[in-house]
Amino acid sequence: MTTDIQQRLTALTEQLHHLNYQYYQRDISEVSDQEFDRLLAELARLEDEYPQFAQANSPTQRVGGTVTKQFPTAEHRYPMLSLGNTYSEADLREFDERVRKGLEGAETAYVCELKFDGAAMSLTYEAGQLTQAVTRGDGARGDVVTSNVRTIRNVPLHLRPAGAPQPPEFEVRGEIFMPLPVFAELNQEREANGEAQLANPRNAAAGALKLQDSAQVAARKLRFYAYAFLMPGRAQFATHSASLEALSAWGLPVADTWRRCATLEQVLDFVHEWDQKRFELPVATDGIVIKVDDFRQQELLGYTAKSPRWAIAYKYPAEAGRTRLLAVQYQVGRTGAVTPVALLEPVPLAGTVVRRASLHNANQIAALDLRLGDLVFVEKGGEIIPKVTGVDLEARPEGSQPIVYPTECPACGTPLLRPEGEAHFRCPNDRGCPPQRKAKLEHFVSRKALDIDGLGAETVGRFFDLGLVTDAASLYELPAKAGQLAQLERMGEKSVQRLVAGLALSQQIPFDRVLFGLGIRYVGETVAEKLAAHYRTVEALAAATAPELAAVPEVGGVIAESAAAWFREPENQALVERLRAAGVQLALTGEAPQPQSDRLAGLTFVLSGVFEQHSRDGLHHLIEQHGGKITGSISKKLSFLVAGDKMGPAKREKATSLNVPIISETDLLAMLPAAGDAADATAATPGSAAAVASAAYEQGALF
Ligand SMILES: NC(=O)c1ccc[n+]([C@@H]2O[C@H](COP(=O)([O-])OP(=O)(O)OC[C@H]3O[C@@H](n4cnc5c(N)ncnc54)[C@H](O)[C@@H]3O)[C@@H](O)[C@H]2O)c1
Ligand SMILES: [Zn+2]
Repeated sequence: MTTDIQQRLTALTEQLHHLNYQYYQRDISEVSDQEFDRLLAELARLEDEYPQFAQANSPTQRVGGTVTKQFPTAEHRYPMLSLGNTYSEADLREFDERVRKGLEGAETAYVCELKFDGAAMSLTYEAGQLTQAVTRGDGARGDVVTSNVRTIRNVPLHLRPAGAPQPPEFEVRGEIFMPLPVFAELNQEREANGEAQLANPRNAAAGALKLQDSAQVAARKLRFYAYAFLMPGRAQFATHSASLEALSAWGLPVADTWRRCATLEQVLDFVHEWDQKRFELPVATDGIVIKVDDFRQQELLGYTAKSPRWAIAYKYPAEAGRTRLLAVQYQVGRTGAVTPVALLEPVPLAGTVVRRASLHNANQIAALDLRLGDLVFVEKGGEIIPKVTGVDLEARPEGSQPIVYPTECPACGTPLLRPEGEAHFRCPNDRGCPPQRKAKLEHFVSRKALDIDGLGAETVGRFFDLGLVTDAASLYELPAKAGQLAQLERMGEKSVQRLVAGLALSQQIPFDRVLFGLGIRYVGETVAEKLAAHYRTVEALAAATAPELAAVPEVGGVIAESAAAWFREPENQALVERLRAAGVQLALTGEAPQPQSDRLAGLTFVLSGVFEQHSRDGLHHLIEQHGGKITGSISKKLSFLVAGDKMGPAKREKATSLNVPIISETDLLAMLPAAGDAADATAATPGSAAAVASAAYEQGALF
């Protein structure tokens, strides 16, 4: 008996630790939030009943997140906790009773706020200026992500001196989130690039905050809503609601959906009111947060190890429905990934009629033991794409057969491959498989690539089906077929003229967008920009080896391998030549950016670890701007290893054993001409900078 319980406790603890790791570290939800909360509640109940088995660092006692290794960390002045949560109104009534009891019957009021689903953020303002942004982390320490947060457009960098007086230093807490339309667009882009889809906007926001390059964070278009004010000592406001009003007046974005409720009945009204209305907002929400309004009462009620006793989150259960699985469709994407999609008998769910649902991949189908004709459960939670979560086994038709995942491409018959570590099967016939060819063409003409006026995805798809075009270069043969095109239904003379003009205009589209348009796996918009800027011509790019490509900022090993392999294929080389003949831009025009100085000429650098004053890419750029070179590996010939925070010990050892000087970011910056004295910069000899640094190194001043 006891061992059974002990085993269950251990199993639950392990499972929850694992789910927390996936969720906070890797931004993956393996189970629904509701399922997670059910498991956590079960563990709490067992620990309550058998306190002798409870562990000090049980998931019930700790905030789920941790700090990451990519950023410096900072301690929270006031711990950043989680919220108790519930899915039932009965629990809300209990919460209200506990509060009243705790306050010995004193009058109390609540503030109800929508629970935006993103990542919690703590902002510090000093003398009206944003000075620090820290993630929740493990509740006690978080990651310092100030430069990333500065890119969020509605986070004020300076406050307005309006409304209540501003304390010299205070903290604002709120949620960073990705607006739904931005999320949808990002996923479309990822699909086009052959990258895995992000499950929901929460994952997307949390993932974006962990990026090292702030410019990339800015491109994710995150937003912020403030929901709490904290200051040292006693707050200058008597109530939470008064502080929210002050935050608004100072220019901080407070969602205007909050409401003060004098009674629990009013709280429940608010909960009901937003049950459906929340789907009209351009932000993912997963519930309502209910807080005691009076700050002094909050203080009296206090905290548990994990959450305040004066607040609770009511979470809306994910909307689920039951419907019949009619068929499974296998879609082949641009990069050959095969995705199964469930075709369903239409069912209304969370404000829309659902006809299709994601089945993710073959594992999922097997795990669910899905069969055609099954009644299946479909859920639509924070995610936009509904998903099949289970099968109603009792209602299973007799004699049903399991779904057999195809072993051959449904479009071209090529045996499917499943690269190790990947969830998706893939059709390797990338040049012959019709849906892949067609999707590549659609990608080439798309808005962010060649943006060919008069040639949308649908038209180009139709041309492909009719055999009028076969690949990107063949598009430029269309003008010669103008007569034939004009005969097509819904085309006509005018549309053909527009198309011909559109093709001519596309010859002006810069090289980076052409490169993106080629649809090389993993070469998205940003990577294409970086590669084009670095190599300037397609010849130089095609001649680069994978390790060389990998040394370009933001181009990792996987991307580099993929790009190098692409340019090695004779067919792709031929395509490039045909595009050149068609007059498409295969080199950047205009002057290459001039180096700012040659201070670092002749010197080579390896950058390692996390840096404080610049991002790694920023430093890379700076070094090149001053004539230095970046390499990937430490060798005897290397001039300097620039060590940031958290550099691995192996690198340090290797550099030391090869007598390569190790310098810090500050030392590196000291080697550069100070801003403004560019004139004298070119006069300085590169040797002098090196001498300064190595002298410092010898004095032991650097490490
Ligand atoms: N599916 C999984 O595998 C998995 C794993 C771990 C956690 N989870 C989910 O995450 C939850 C735990 O996460 P959590 O600790 O971040 O708690 P939480 O998300 O339930 O609540 C706390 C958070 O709510 C946010 N919030 C939004 N609006 C707010 C407002 N107006 N006022 C205050 N806070 C507001 C803040 O970011 C705060 O940190 C679990 O209950 C579970 O649902 C799921
Ligand atoms: Zn195929």
